[in-house]
Amino acid sequence: MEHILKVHNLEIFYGEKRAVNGISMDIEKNSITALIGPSGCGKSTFLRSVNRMNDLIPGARAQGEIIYEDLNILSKQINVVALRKEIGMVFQKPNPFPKSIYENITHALKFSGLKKKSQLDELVEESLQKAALWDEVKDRLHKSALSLSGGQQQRLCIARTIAMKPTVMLLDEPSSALDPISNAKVEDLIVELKKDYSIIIVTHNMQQASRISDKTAFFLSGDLIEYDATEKIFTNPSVKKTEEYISGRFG
Ligand SMILES: Nc1ncnc2c1ncn2[C@@H]1O[C@H](COP(=O)(O)OP(=O)(O)OP(=O)(O)O)[C@@H](O)[C@H]1O
Repeated sequence: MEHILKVHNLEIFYGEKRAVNGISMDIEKNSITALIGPSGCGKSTFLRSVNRMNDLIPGARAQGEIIYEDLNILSKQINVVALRKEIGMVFQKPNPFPKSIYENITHALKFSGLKKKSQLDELVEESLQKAALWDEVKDRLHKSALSLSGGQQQRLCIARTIAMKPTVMLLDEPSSALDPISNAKVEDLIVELKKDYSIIIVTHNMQQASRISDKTAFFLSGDLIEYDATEKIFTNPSVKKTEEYISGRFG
């Protein structure tokens, strides 16, 4: 199995407080890795470090290594704008721009220099197809994205990330704000997307982690307690704390 990211001794601090305590894990290519654990255990902090979103938080700093294509993502030499194109992120709450569906997808493409209408049209269709949204919106591309349902908005945000042609997609509880039908659609979509992308997903929903992920990492108080095949974590974990957590005894 090929690894897309290699995390080695990653520590993340907010000021003096250490939120991630020297974790190491390799992330497999074209697979879905779920991060689970109780609130405040460091899942989102870790996820945000992978595309340097923590840089935006005053006082946040990380040390250790996240190796991607032979470079340490945490190094000062990394071009963060280019990195975020390759390692895209989708947040818990759908956050489309207050613009048309079409412009939501073309905005960043235009910013990165793509101007030709035919190319933009093609990329809009391709990314909406991949996000399983095309059929629902193809007749109203120039209507406001805010007129879409929550579930459609989230698939639009996924389409917007896909349009940048990333290699890794970071999903921070992408379906927790959605109704069950939209949740199921987003889950199906994520499974479909792993053919083309490597996906890391933070989820509080353990059924979701067990349904869609290949590997699961269990975090507790900033430590990586156990990381293994999802089936193993949910049926026969090696660490007692993991078993207590997945059986609902705390968290
Ligand atoms: N911007 C911030 N400034 C200071 N401390 C923070 C910040 N964000 C998170 N923390 C702290 O870092 C720790 C880890 O938080 P994090 O949000 O990564 O946990 P989480 O596992 O993703 O939680 P949840 O499941 O509730 O989203 C917590 O103690 C939290 O209070």
